[in-house]
Amino acid sequence: MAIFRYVSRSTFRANKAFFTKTRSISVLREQNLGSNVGPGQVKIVEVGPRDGLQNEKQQVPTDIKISFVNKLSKTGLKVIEATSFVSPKLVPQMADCSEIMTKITREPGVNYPVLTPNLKGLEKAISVGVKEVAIFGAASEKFSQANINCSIKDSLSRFREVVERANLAGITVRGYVSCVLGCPYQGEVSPEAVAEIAEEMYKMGCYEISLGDTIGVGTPGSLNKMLTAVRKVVPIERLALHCHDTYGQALANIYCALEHGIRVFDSSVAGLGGCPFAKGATGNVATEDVVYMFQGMGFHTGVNLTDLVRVGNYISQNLGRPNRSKVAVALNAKNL
Ligand SMILES: CC(C)(COP(=O)([O-])OP(=O)([O-])OC[C@H]1O[C@@H](n2cnc3c(N)ncnc32)[C@H](O)[C@@H]1OP(=O)([O-])[O-])[C@@H](O)C(=O)NCCC(=O)NCCSC(=O)C[C@@](C)(O)CC(=O)[O-]
Repeated sequence: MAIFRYVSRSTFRANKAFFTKTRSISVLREQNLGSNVGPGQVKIVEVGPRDGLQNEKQQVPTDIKISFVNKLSKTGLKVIEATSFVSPKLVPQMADCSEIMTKITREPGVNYPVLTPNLKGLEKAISVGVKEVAIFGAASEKFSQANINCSIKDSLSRFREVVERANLAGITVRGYVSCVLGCPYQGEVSPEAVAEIAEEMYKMGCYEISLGDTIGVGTPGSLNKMLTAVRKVVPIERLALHCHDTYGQALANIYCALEHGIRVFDSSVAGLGGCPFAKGATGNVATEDVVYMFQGMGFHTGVNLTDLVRVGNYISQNLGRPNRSKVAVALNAKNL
């Protein structure tokens, strides 16, 4: 009972209503959610080589990054966000983006998207044969300024140019919305603000909108409100969730999103990550933990968990730190 002292009555009521609505896991799993992902399946977008490494203070050698992507490619993951074509002055870790895209071994059936904030980034990405790019905006004005040096309105004009040019080149575009559950500069972000930019990005031609809890502050309570607003304007099968695990809420949030019908989730092997423009934000939810949960629920991920843990160990050793995935720690203790 002691725990209830720390939970406000309204939060408790919202959570109770939410969990009373919860369908059984088997019904959840068999839902057919349109063209993106088949029934019983989830799509994992591995963002370790990009989101995971972009905040590393020490420059990670390019050959280690290439080997990291190549090893991930052998685990069964079908989407690996490989790097970003952003300003090397602002994010020096991603300065080797062209070399990475030229030298990785692209496995058939694996997609290697990259971030491109503007036409300059897109043209560079096209020149090295990229097939999918992502534009990244924010639901918070202050974060937009800090991250991409322009207002939300101006970012949307830039993104439109990127989408049009990408379409001409036969390149698909994913859209990120950051700060969907809170902003490091302005605090609260309204669900309506998230819905507005998500709708704009969807309408301009992004095939999928990834909703980013950039600083990992969300809970199933706040996520539920935000998704209820966003799904009114973007079809649920076109939404993805991108969780950072700063407050340890990521798996609970992913479960909540599954309940809403989302089947695409971004994560980072070994829980790598953080954003250079979001102080205090820790890593993405660990891919190993996500895969373990999905497998336990009977979802098909296509990923070999043992191989994945080995890749997480590989990159963690190269970064000189322990693997941050709880599942990896548990499996490593059994001498995997
Ligand atoms: C967006 C810009 C480029 C605007 O930057 P800007 O300063 O407004 O751009 P500019 O057009 O005025 O150009 C200034 C200089 O940057 C160069 N430049 C301009 N564009 C490029 C480019 N594409 N690639 C390489 N160089 C570029 C350009 O050539 C020029 O060089 P100079 O003449 O000074 O030598 C800049 O602010 C930037 O790169 N920001 C970095 C953003 C970033 O990487 N953030 C982290 C990723 S987002 C994230 O982590 C959140 C996410 C996606 O994971 C989801 C979540 O967790 O919520």
